[in-house]
Amino acid sequence: MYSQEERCDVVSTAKSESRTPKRGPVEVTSAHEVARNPGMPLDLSVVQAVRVNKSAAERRVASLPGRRSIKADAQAAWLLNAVTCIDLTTLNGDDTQGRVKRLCAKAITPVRPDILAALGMADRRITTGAVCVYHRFVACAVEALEGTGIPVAAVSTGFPAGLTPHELKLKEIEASVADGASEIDIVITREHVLTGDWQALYDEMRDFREACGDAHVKAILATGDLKTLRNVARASMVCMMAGADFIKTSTGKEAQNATLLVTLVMLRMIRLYQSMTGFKVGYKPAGGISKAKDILVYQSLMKEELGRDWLRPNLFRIGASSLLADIERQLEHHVDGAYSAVKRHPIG
Ligand SMILES: O=C[C@H](O)COP(=O)(O)O
Repeated sequence: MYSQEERCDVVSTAKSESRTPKRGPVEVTSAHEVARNPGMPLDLSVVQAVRVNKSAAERRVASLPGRRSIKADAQAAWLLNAVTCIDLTTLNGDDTQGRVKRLCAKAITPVRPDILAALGMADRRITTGAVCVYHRFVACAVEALEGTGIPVAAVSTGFPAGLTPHELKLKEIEASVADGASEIDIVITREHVLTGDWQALYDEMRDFREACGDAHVKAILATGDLKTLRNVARASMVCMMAGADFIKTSTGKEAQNATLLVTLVMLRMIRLYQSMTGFKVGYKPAGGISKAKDILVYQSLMKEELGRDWLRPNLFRIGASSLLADIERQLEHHVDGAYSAVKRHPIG
């Protein structure tokens, strides 16, 4: 177990614990089964009071892979759970409708039926959490997934750099919603964070949330661009105050994408925000997560930091293009005791 010092000192704020809870009206959407975070007024005193104890965070994270191992018997269940939380993603310049349709077919049947049967899960409907594409392919994905209940997520607001004009960003969101996207993954303007302009970050996030309407909004922080863990923590808090349904690490295009260190910091901010407002905000690590063993560690961390509620797709998503292939391979190994070639588990 981690020490009390590690538990308390990773993220601190002078004011947060004593704040009166602020609750807004509760919105419940049947598709996502979670009370939406309505946001709250920007409170700069909270944002500026946030500190990150980097060495405590590093110590906590360094000890994770070794001691958080999940027993072999339970691993298959944890891996299947991870499958249900994957935003199965293709975000490439050479994407085509054909690739998106194949990705959607994989999202509907992410694990081979014979493997599921051998795991005693033949009667369970296992799908990925969502399919995530550029706006151009939203309509195609919506059609391919019709009747399955699998949501389509669109990356938006000038993804990945987020430097298109603000009005165009809002129109892009509206166009994706009109095409049927029920989740919008927006990118923030990193400059607002790097210059400490929290009001500007709050305002743009508020506008994005409003443009999304009933579609859930995931705020991509592009943590690899934010320079410090303190910036990651503060940007997380501002985006949640502005009404983000999820906070997400990365576009997958930064030099550094999802890590356990930024995950720990962002999870602590989600916990803090819940203690302030009562609202649960989801978390999405994205980019560079391709190994089944790594996602076991992420899930352990989610459970320890936030509890079991955050292991379900309404509060946990994994942005990944190739993770599913490795998970399916590991599940096959669990069943057969042998590894098959990666090419036997094609994605998209
Ligand atoms: O949001 C999802 C990421 O762009 C996927 O990144 P990845 O290709 O490294 O798995």
